Amino acid sequence: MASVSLRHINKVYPNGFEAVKDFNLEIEEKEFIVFVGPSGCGKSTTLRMIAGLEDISSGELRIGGKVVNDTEPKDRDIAMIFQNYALYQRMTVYENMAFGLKLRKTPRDEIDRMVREAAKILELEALLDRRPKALSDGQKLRVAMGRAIVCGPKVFLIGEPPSNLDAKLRRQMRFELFRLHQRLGMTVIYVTNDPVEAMMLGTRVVVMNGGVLQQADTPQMLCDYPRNLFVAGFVGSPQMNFVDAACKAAGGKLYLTAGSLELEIPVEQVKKFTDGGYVGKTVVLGVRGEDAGATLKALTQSPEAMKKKMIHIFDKETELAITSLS
Ligand SMILES: Nc1ncnc2c1ncn2[C@@H]1O[C@H](COP(=O)(O)OP(=O)(O)OP(=O)(O)O)[C@@H](O)[C@H]1O
Repeated sequence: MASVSLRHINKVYPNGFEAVKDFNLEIEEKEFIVFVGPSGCGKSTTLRMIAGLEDISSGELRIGGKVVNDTEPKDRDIAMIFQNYALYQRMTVYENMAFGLKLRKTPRDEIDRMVREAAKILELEALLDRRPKALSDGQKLRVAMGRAIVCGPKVFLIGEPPSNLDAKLRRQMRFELFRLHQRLGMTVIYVTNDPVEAMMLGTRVVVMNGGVLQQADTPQMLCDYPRNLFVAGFVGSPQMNFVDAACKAAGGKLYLTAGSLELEIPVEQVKKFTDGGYVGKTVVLGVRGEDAGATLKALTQSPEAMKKKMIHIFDKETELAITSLS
């Protein structure tokens, strides 16, 4: 397995549309990376550039330390598992798994050994004679993984599961992927527009919006220290709600006021606000909860709340977090 490095990657489509802008990310071996963001944010374009299905306009892509910008997809040592898993319907599970090895002219007994070994790992031994239409979606995913594993890829690129999957099947697939990653420890890059799925699966989650990487962090860090308003509003449960607040100084202390609410800024946080020039200005408060007003009221009665990152404060103009550690 291998690391993947994306440095200053840009994608401009022939019509001039900038789909990915100055994307920088270092992916370590064995990470489960999830690209997440709303439709059109550029996550599939990024995945397709890593796969070699889309040209990179500028920047440098490395897989396992080697620059692969101009390397053919088949020579990148990646496995692509996209939407419908592209299993050959007329072939059995065994034949599907053996296909890539046959193309490589691997000796027959070697193929047999490798397919059976992968089938054992993936618990597909009892299904080797079946055809894809007689498999559940979770089993199809495992066959697609098996077909990839036997070819020894460095990185797995996984597109979203078919959107027609019902919620229960989606949960099953998620579990299947999670389990496979736990057992096999491969490097995975997975794409979804579902933030809940992203937070459940990713060892690190890469939040994108408008072609720009907003934040790449562990799910915990994304919740505790969202870098900006977009990330704060996009990930985490319950959802974050926002209210404007005025930052005022009185009696040597700093306060944030929103309507009838008044929140004293803890002493150790004051410098961030004075140095940042926020005194006398409006900032944005973010709290997780159904009703921002009610949640804030409850939290302001506990001065420890801000220290526990339960209230997030953002610059209204730049939308960047003021209380974030980064
Ligand atoms: N061939 C193309 N030419 C021009 N623009 C394109 C092309 N392919 C994609 N785009 C645009 O680039 C942007 C990013 O597309 P991309 O498919 O990467 O988004 P996405 O985040 O994966 O969205 P979704 O979740 O809907 O698949 C979109 O605005 C899309 O319309």
